[in-house]
Amino acid sequence: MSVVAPPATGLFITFEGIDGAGKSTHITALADALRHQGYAVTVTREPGGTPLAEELRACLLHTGMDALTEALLMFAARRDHLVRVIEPALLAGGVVLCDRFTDATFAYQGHGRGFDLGILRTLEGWVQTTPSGWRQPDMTLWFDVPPAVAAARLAGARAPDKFESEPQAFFERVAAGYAQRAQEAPQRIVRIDAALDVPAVWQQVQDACRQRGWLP
Ligand SMILES: Nc1ncnc2c1ncn2[C@@H]1O[C@H](COP(=O)(O)OP(=O)(O)OP(=O)(O)O)[C@@H](O)[C@H]1O
Ligand SMILES: Cc1cn([C@H]2C[C@H](O)[C@@H](COP(=O)(O)O)O2)c(=O)[nH]c1=O
Repeated sequence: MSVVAPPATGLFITFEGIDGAGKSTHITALADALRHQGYAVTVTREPGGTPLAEELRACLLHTGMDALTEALLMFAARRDHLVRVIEPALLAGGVVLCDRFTDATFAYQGHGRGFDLGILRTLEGWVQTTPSGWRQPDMTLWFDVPPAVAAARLAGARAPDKFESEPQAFFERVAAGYAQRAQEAPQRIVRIDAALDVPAVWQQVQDACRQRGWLP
């Protein structure tokens, strides 16, 4: 299949899944493959991606706080990231690969913490409205993996942060939250069977891009 140029408004691809699902591994691989095709690729992450959002990330990952505070800080970091990094890159016609976005807030704060989904929807509407309109990812790759498998991958790899220290039941709820988001947006969210080995997962990532004409 021939490769189509990204739309003039760029291409926004997000990576989602519980901690240890394999997102970072495949963002790097996809960035390399897309650059090889001549795309201008920005790789970024949430929470984070700007100096302010990285400061908020440090608080979010290491300081205890109530669920509303956590949700507001996630969206504050996202707004700064969206207007300073994501929108400019997309408006310049580039590809943005982002490790997590708003689906993570629904999964972690909404389903993991049990925070009000209606309030999250309101915040999503505010934060993702920019001068050029409503911004949503063009495609979201959801790395679906059983929490026990993800935990085994992360075991001993690094000191766990606040979220990674949560019990398996928390990640079961987060995983169910991702499944619900995928059901609500089947055109946008592509399920990747992330329990398979790295080559098999990479194959699924490439297939999703090929089906959209973004990779040959
Ligand atoms: N399909 C896979 N099979 C086995 N191990 C994997 C697979 N994908 C990634 N890993 C390994 O699992 C660990 C976690 O992977 P990675 O950092 O890509 O996950 P992540 O989803 O980005 O995690 P986090 O959200 O916690 O940053 C790494 O050691 C990585 O090498
Ligand atoms: C965007 C976002 C993230 N989180 C959580 C999920 C992860 O545990 C950490 C980020 O760490 P990573 O190693 O970069 O994956 O933050 C969240 O709870 N809500 C969010 O919106």
